[in-house]
Amino acid sequence: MKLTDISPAIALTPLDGRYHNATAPLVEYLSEPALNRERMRVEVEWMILLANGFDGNGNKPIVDGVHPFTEEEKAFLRSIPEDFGAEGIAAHAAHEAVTHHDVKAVEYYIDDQFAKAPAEMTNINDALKTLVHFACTSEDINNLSIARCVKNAMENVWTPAFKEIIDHLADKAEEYKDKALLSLTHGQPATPTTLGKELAVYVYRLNRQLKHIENQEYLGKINGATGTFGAHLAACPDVDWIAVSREFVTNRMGLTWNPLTTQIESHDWQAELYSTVSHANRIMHNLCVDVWMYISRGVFAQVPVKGATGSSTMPHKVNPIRFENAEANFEISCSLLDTLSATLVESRWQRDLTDSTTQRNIGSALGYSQLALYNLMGGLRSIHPNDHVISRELDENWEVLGEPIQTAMRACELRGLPGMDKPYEKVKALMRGHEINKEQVEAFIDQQSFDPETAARLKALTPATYTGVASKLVAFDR
Ligand SMILES: O=C(O)C[C@H](Nc1ncnc2c1ncn2[C@@H]1O[C@H](COP(=O)(O)O)[C@@H](O)[C@H]1O)C(=O)O
Repeated sequence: MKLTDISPAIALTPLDGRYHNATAPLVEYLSEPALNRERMRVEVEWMILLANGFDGNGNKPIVDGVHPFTEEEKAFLRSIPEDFGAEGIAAHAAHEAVTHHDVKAVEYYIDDQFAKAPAEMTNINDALKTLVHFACTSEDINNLSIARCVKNAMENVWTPAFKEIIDHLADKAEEYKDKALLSLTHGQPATPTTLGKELAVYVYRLNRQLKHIENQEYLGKINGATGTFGAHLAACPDVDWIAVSREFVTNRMGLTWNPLTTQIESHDWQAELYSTVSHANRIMHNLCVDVWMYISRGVFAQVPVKGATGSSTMPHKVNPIRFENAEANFEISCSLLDTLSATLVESRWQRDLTDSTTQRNIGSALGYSQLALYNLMGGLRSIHPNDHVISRELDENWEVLGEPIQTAMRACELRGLPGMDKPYEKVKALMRGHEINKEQVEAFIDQQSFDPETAARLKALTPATYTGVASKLVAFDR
């Protein structure tokens, strides 16, 4: 049997196949039918503005000869996109097969729907077809639709999943703020920290990106074939088209009005957004790798999933597969987002169509990130600190106290205490490259001429208590 004969169709890519459950919420906003539905919403709202006007023009028809729509007629027009389903997708595809132009096919699809209007809706008739797509170039419809689709996808799907990760990490940072942890710099034992503070570093970093994302502008334009309102003025010379355009983009579409464009909206907002998401992806990629290594070290233990298999041959194993999956999908997402950011900001003269083709992949770019967020969240929920390993690591590395001892010696020397010269060198001679225990550290302190208070303070230190103000710093993560 040929796989292509199977119905429903077999997906080529994992986003719509194997991983569909995790990415499905984005289908509502970033799939091709979602884009076509949004195009219909934009076309319909444009017609309503042209027929009914707005406060700025006294709510009169903007285009002469068009009658204002009644509330029922507006509702009928607005139902066209809302009723766009499997049948509609096929009908649109049939038009596109003839036109080879996806936006023109949307226009014809809307035209078709007028035949379904009840007889009393006298404004909705064959003559009204002239108002569909009036004075628009396809990009007027496309840029507004894409901006709204991406904005909705970000606000309703991606950002909530991102926030869930941040909130979870913030909760854990608070919970583990006092849990001392051996640091490793260059992979070597170093000044201890706390597990909570290390998670809080990620919370802080991710919150900064969240702020950028929440303040992101989504720009839109509706100004004709080369951004001059040429056709608009030729048809309706007395209309203040700049005001109409601003009203439509700002108040009807909920976007930031871009007054100055070629045929295309310049896509700079998209470059900014995708760069930020890519940056956030990379921070979370770093988190995945760190947590993976903590698991490998035993600092985090994984909760075995009932019925699951770690390795097909080594029965004892629980593998950190969700972090590995997230790591890989963040990488793919970054590569697509980076390509979008880099290429969308260029277009030949007043337009070329490369952006159209490239923007077909926004769903994939955010989809891989969404999938990574899903697996990262699942992975984070399945781990907990392993206190036994954490304590053992600290106990086995008393040499990390070399730093506070030599620094306290410097302070004593500065205060004029005798015998405190060459503190770094003295501590180094005892500790560098050697395994040191508690007794040796105490003996070293006793051999120095510390004042009693300093000696007592240093002797009270252990690797587990030498964490500075790490736990207090967690409060700064928001
Ligand atoms: O309003 C216009 O159409 C003006 C026209 N520019 C165009 N603007 C927007 N879309 C256009 C344009 N040209 C083609 N198409 C249609 O875009 C679709 C591109 O297909 P794909 O590469 O799959 O993204 C595919 O459906 C194309 O037919 C111009 O001549 O300046």
